[in-house]
Amino acid sequence: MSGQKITINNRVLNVPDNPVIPFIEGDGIGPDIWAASEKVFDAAVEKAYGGQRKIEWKEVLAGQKAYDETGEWLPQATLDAIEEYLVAIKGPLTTPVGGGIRSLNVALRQKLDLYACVRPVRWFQGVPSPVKTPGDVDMTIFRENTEDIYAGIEYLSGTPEAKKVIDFLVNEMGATQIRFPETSSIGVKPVSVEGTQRLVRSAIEYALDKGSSSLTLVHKGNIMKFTEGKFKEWGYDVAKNDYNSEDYEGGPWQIINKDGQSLIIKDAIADAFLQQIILRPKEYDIIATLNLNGDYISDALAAQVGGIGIAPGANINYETGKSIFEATHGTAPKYAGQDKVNPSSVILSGEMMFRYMKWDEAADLIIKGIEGAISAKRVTYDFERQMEGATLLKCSEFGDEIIKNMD
Ligand SMILES: NC(=O)C1=CN([C@@H]2O[C@H](COP(=O)(O)OP(=O)(O)OC[C@H]3O[C@@H](n4cnc5c(N)ncnc54)[C@H](OP(=O)(O)O)[C@@H]3O)[C@@H](O)[C@H]2O)C=CC1
Ligand SMILES: O=C(O)CCC(=O)C(=O)O
Ligand SMILES: [Mg+2]
Repeated sequence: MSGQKITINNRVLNVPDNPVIPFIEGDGIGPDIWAASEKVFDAAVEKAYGGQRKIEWKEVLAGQKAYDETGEWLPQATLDAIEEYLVAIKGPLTTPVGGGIRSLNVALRQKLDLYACVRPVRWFQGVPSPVKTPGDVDMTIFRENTEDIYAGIEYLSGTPEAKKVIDFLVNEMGATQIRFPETSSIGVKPVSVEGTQRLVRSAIEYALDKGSSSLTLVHKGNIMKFTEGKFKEWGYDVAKNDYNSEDYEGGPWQIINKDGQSLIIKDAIADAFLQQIILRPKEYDIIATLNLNGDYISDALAAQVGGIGIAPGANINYETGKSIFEATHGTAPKYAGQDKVNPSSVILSGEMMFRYMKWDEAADLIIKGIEGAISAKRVTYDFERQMEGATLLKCSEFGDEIIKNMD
């Protein structure tokens, strides 16, 4: 392989002109989307740098394809490759519900300690939306990616493990609130100071870099006081201790003043927040939240700007540089192999990847291509079914349309 490794020094990536980038094709709609996306990425790099730069794609396995070829769902070689090459991109991976293997997507984030799930949500002119002013939605979600109920510490009802945990809670901790102790399954929700603060710090850095006006800590701290409630408190502590913030409007809201810029740090309770983002989206900019809230908020916000067919994301550890870029959506199994779905989420995840690599010229071409394809109303089924006078394109054709519109 002729490509070179991306490295990191003091939080700054060092990107060669021919970086090796591992990719996971994904399950379900993954192969269709990946084929379209890879073509778009290569075209954007070629157009932007005229052959001076080129990505050396390296396939790594996870999910069904890995299991079929190696007998393992998440081979160690895949984790090793991402450790080695730092920046990777993936399609979605299937997780069975109620039993079977635990999420490989979550496992990748936890094993590589990719603590920030960064999901920008913006509207592209012309994309059909169920709300009146989708252009008012311009937010970036920072979802904590390694803790919370997603840590996967769960014990199944009726097992000796569940009984042991319940006995401990009842007999040693004096818990009286387990309504049906004989038949309860039990889940554990770890939320730490370190986990919260590194996530909130990365969200503040991003907000300051982008010139954002506010960062909202979203939590359900009125009910889960020591997990969600502390997330809010520890989040405010980052603003106070690391950025010398001051009380805003009497507190607890804070204001960070840095280099002539002001960033308000506020908070919202999750249920009310979910209505506010529909009623008054202009009031929200950067969102920092725990894992489960972030999962729900991601898809809900995406719906306002056209759905999860156009919802990109990244899983990042800003200290080690390790990162996996991936769509917000899943494997949509009913569409697998039909060359039908919208590849924009993975394509825009690649756009985020290029910005992370400081290949902004290639990223800009992707945006130009997507804007052109949408304004020509030549789109995949998800947009076409809601757009008057649109031409229905396949997944692969939409990718080609994006490339055409880069010129
Ligand atoms: N990071 C990951 O890898 C993720 C994996 N998953 C996994 O994916 C599997 C399926 O999950 P499910 O709940 O069905 O959610 P999905 O996100 O896979 O699909 C739900 C619906 O969203 C729409 N959709 C999804 N992707 C696209 C796309 N590219 N273009 C257009 N529309 C799209 C479709 O809507 P419509 O029916 O209206 O056309 C689809 O039926 C599960 O095993 C889940 O665990 C889920 C989320 C993330
Ligand atoms: O891992 C999964 O299967 C689902 C994860 C998910 O929904 C997400 O990360 O948004
Ligand atoms: Mg999700």
